[in-house]
Amino acid sequence: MSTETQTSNPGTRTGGLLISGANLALGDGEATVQALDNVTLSVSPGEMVAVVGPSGAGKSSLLAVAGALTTPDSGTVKVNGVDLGTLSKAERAKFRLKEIGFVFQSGNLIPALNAAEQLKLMLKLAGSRDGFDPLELLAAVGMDHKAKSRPDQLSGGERQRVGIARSLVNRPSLLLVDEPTAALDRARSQDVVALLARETHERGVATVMVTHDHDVLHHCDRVVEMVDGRLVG
Ligand SMILES: Nc1ncnc2c1ncn2[C@@H]1O[C@H](COP(=O)(O)OP(=O)(O)OP(=O)(O)O)[C@@H](O)[C@H]1O
Repeated sequence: MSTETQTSNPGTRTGGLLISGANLALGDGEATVQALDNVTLSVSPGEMVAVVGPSGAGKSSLLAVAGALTTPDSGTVKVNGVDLGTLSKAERAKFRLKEIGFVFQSGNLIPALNAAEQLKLMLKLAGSRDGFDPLELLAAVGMDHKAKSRPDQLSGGERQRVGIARSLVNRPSLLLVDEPTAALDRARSQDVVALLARETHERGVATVMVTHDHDVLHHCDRVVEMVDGRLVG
């Protein structure tokens, strides 16, 4: 199942996500924890990889490093061929808005905005001229009939669908997903992760999903496990 494809233009650009030898220590003095210990992970465009592992294993740290939210102490992180370590803080923020989509536990939608406005705001923030049409994308996730509904008028599964549409609206090359089913029942969990897998494959996004939910792993192309900051298998 494992695919370590790293092409598009060999030698120059590598699509998707490529983390090489990343180390990250957190905390001070004796309380220092090696949150990432020599982590190497490659995720191709159109591939969905699940990251599982016990609490404290480093899964959130992996997402933070992949998402240009945290800079590793050593090692490199490339997204769509760009080495994040070469970007200034401002460039990283811009890159994040344009190239990386985030999906959180319960959608993390803005309470005052309706579904269509959530997507429009994201397009505006990223300054994207080539993003998807918000209504078309809401239709793709089965939410066009609720385009005018605010988050408090949506179910948990519906909020998550809007969150997924919002994460994709800028045509990101990397999608980082943190426990998307934590607030959902079993049936809705299956729907949401199946939707993520479909969008990953159809839109050629590289997706990393952290989850504790073993019932949804069959939707993923590959599963990797983290233990004590290391990727094992
Ligand atoms: N700000 C911090 N300062 C010190 N240690 C931290 C900090 N953030 C996380 N850690 C430690 O780093 C390690 C990795 O944490 P991380 O949140 O990445 O794990 P996780 O696998 O996502 O856990 P969970 O499944 O509980 O969310 C843990 O031992 C954690 O206690």
